[in-house]
Amino acid sequence: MRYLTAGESHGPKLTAIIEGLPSGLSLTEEDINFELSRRQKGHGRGRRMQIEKDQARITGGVRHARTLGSPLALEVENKDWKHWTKIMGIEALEEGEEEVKRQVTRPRPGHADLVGGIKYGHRDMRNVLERSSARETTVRVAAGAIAKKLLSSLGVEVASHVIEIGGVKATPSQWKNIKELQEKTELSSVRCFEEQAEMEMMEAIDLAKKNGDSIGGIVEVIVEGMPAGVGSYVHYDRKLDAKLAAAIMSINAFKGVEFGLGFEMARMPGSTVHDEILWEKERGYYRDTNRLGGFEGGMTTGMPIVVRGVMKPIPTLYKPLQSVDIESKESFSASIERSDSCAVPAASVVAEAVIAWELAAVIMEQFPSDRMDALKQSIEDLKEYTMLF
Ligand SMILES: Cc1cc2nc3c(=O)[nH]c(=O)nc-3n(C[C@H](O)[C@H](O)[C@H](O)COP(=O)(O)O)c2cc1C
Ligand SMILES: C=C(O[C@@H]1CC(C(=O)O)=C[C@@H](OP(=O)(O)O)[C@H]1O)C(=O)O
Repeated sequence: MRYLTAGESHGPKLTAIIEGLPSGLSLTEEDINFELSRRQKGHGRGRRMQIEKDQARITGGVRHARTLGSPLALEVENKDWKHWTKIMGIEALEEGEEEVKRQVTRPRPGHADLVGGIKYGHRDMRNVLERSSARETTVRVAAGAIAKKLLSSLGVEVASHVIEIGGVKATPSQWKNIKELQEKTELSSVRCFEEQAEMEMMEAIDLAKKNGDSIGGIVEVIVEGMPAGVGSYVHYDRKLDAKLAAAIMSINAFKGVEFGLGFEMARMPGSTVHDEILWEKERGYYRDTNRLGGFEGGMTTGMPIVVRGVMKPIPTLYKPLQSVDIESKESFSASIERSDSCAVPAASVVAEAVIAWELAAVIMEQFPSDRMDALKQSIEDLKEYTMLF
């Protein structure tokens, strides 16, 4: 499976084309819209999220709420487009209309502006920021919603929560099961499981905003129900943990990834890191611990996948850092675009989506199936084989 996306942040719409889905997967626009609305929530977002009401329109690949096996096309409108029609239009400007472009010539440190401008020769760095903007994560979440639907029909569930914002940490592993985690985080303004930490995180966001600053944090994605043996140890580019790490790193502003105990492992002896192997007739192989976060040798172990990603603070600052105007080469404060002060809660929904996509894609690669019923059978067979091994 693969997908491509197109569209600028303030252009008319975002588009995704998804290829390689099996036929017979039950899917509606509501399934996608549910995930899109989750991505829009979260304390710390800027005014843009009050303008947008992200809704997917499926324009190919689905009939009567079932996938056809043909490419799936979908679009999400930018409601903000109506304020940007002239600035972002594709038609040539008439003479003397240059100022309409809202040119960006003072690149923001930490954003793609300067390097993107150099790379594509854009002296108006609006041409860069329009596409480097995390607005694009809308359609990545739409693709992820479809992947989640596929996984769910195979008994695989994906959830996420925010475990740190601006130095405020939540207590790890408070939740008992993935359903409880899903339900409680949906009610939280920062997608955090713990109420005390949630309040402190909101205060930290408000303070950063008041100071014209921004803050980042850590999100954790949990996946339950993946059968053992998905991925491979035989070649570097088939290691599934590596693919998941790349997926997390592909989210705007993400700077690091860890699995299970993660970086903490550097400080621990092997005897307290590896997960002992146990066996019971009714359960097959299992572990009492999951310190490695569900992976051995680039393959799923059958234990929950636990992956975390760190998001840096948002680069646009209302109290901007020093930059250079690329026309005059004089020192100036960086441009200020309307901005979020913290988008970690939204990013945790994006993290779920990109992880779901990679898992669905590797399942389709390892168990090629044109039909959903055949795919379900392959996964059942794998589970049965693993029990008997
Ligand atoms: C959900 C989400 C919302 C974001 N909102 C903003 C924003 O409002 N302002 C901003 O400057 N950066 C925002 N970012 C981060 C930038 O998109 C990102 O820093 C930029 O594309 C440069 O990429 P890099 O940080 O990965 O190097 C957001 C990121 C995510 C995931
Ligand atoms: C539009 C979204 O996020 C945007 C991501 C973003 C950036 O630079 O990444 C900058 C802001 O754009 P704007 O200036 O239009 O408000 C965010 O609002 C979204 O998440 O849907």
